[in-house]
Order: sequence, then C-alpha cells, then structure tokens
Amino acid sequence: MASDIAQTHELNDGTTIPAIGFGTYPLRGDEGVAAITSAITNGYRLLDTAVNYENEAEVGEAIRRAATEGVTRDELVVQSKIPGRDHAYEKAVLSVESSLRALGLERLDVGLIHWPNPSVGRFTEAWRALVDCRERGLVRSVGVSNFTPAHLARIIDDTGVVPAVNQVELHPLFPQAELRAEHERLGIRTESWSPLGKRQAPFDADPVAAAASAHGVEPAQVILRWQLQLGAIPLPKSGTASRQKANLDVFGFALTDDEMAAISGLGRSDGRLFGGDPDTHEEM
Ligand SMILES: NC(=O)C1=CN([C@@H]2O[C@H](COP(=O)(O)OP(=O)(O)OC[C@H]3O[C@@H](n4cnc5c(N)ncnc54)[C@H](OP(=O)(O)O)[C@@H]3O)[C@@H](O)[C@H]2O)C=CC1
Ligand SMILES: O=C(O)C(=O)[C@@H](O)[C@H](O)C(=O)CO
Repeated sequence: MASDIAQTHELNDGTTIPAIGFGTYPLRGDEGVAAITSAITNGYRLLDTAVNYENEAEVGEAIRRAATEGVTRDELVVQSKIPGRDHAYEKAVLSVESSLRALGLERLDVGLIHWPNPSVGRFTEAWRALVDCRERGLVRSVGVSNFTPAHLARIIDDTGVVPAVNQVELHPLFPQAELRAEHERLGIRTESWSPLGKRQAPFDADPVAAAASAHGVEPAQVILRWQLQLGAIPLPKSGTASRQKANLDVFGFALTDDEMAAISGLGRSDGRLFGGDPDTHEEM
C-alpha cells in the first residue's frame, strides 16, 4: 500500500509533529528496548513516554540503537510527561531535568502534564514550570494530557500560553467531539491515547468491519485512519513488528465522509473504557 509516513502537523508554536506516533507503555527492559528500536526503524518518528511508564531509559537506549541503524535523534520527536506527584513548581522542573537524564537527551521535544489531578490543585504550577523549561531550552513544545476545557482555561488564563497539544483518550467509542471542537477553537492539536482502546475498540462493529472490507485493510487500520482524518494524532502501542508496521500503513487509503460519520456514530457520551475521567482520576 502507498504510504506517506512523513506526514506532519504544524503546532501552534511553529514546530512540526508527525501525524502518528508510537505509544511505549508498558514496554520495559531488554524486550522493551528491542520493541521501541523496531518501532523507530519501522518508521515511527514520534515516541510517547512518561515518568510513570518507568521506561524513559529504555526509550533513550532505543534512540541510541536506532542511530546506529541510520535514524538520527534529530529526526525524532520525543515526548514525556510530568507525574501528578510533581506538580509543585520546583518538583516539576526537577521532573523535566530527571526525564532528560533518564532519556540521555538534552531536550524534550514535547513536555506534557500527565493528568490534571484536580484534587492536588497545582497543575497551574506545573504548567508555569513547563513554560519556563521551554524558555531554558529544556523542552521544545509544551502541552498537557487529560485536560478538560475548564483545565485548559485555567492554565491559559494564568500564563497566556496555549498548550501545543492535549493528549486524551480517543477511539470510536469515545470520539471526544466537543473537546476536539474546543481544541480547534484554541489551536491545540489533539493526540489520542489508547487509540485502539487497548484492543477493546469496536473492531467488529459494522462501520469498522465494512470499511476494512471495502478498503482491503484491517479494522485497526480503519480506526487509526479515522483518527488521522479527524486531525488527531494516534499513538498506537505494539510490541510486535508486524503490527507496528500495519499501524503505520494507514496513508494509502481514505475513508469516505459516510464511513467517517458511521464510525463516529459508534461514540457514546459514557464511552471512556478505563474510568479515566480527568475531573476525578488521580494518578500520582
Ligand atoms: N496520557 C495518558 O494518560 C495515557 C497515554 N497512553 C499512551 O497511549 C499509548 C497507546 O495506548 P495503549 O493503552 O497502549 O493502547 P492501544 O490502544 O495502543 O492498544 C495497544 C494494544 O493493542 C494491541 N495492538 C496493537 N496494534 C494492533 C493491531 N494492529 N491489531 C490488533 N491489536 C493491536 C497491542 O498488542 P501488541 O503489543 O501485542 O501488538 C496492545 O495490546 C500508550 O502506550 C501510551 O504511550 C495510554 C494511556 C493513557
Ligand atoms: O498510560 C498512561 O499514560 C496512564 O495514564 C495510565 O493510566 C495507564 O493507562 C495505566 O494503566 C498506568 O497503570
């Protein structure tokens, strides 16, 4: 199938980010390094990690191994996330510095706040710290994850800085139409976590199965393509080289407007699969 895995989006700070990325949770240890290296050599250029994945060292090692196979660090966009326990300003700065040491990098391409943890009530501090890390050149682009419109409004009002991305749960059962509209209004790029619903996405539902059959592709590829056409950046994880390749092979076909609408029609307002309501979920 024809492909254009070099497709990118321009973020609101003028930098570019790949249209699809690789999720690294829970890849760890030697197997994890091998899987992440394979993802890079198979074509992924955006890598998603987090302090809480406890695999930043593995991601760094994979980046160095891929360099020996011809993919340089500068071709990659590496993003990591500050955990809830480090939202106090000084701790957030230390968290970024610690991520850089673990990754063995001088700069994070995208730094995110992992969850707002509203009961902690300090995500605005973490946001100011991230923005200051950007000023120091430790982070190229700043963003958030699992933020609602209200959380976004808080940090934008506080600093005047609009996040470049918001990484949220997004799959056909939970298409996040309202949040995506707010992102569009504010100039924030949506990233999709668990884009395949950790295999619980509706692979067998009619609109997905019919589109897969019509285009001669797998249901997972239909779901990822649907996300690309929504303008969201899916971050599928796979520890298996064949599925890593299949998940990247989504640029050689296009879903029709009807197919897009039918897949979006699978969405439910209570479609979260993992109980991760940002207003209540606490992840330290
Ligand atoms: N910001 C946040 O709060 C969160 C961020 N994330 C990020 O999002 C990434 C992806 O989400 P994740 O939760 O891993 O779930 P995904 O939706 O990416 O699903 C991963 C699962 O799907 C399987 N899979 C992968 N490709 C295919 C395929 N083509 N066909 C069938 N099965 C497939 C994988 O198995 P196998 O490995 O065997 O191929 C794995 O079991 C994470 O790795 C992480 O980086 C995730 C959750 C929360
Ligand atoms: O993977 C992530 O980014 C998370 O935020 C976690 O909630 C993850 O889904 C998990 O299960 C951690 O134990």
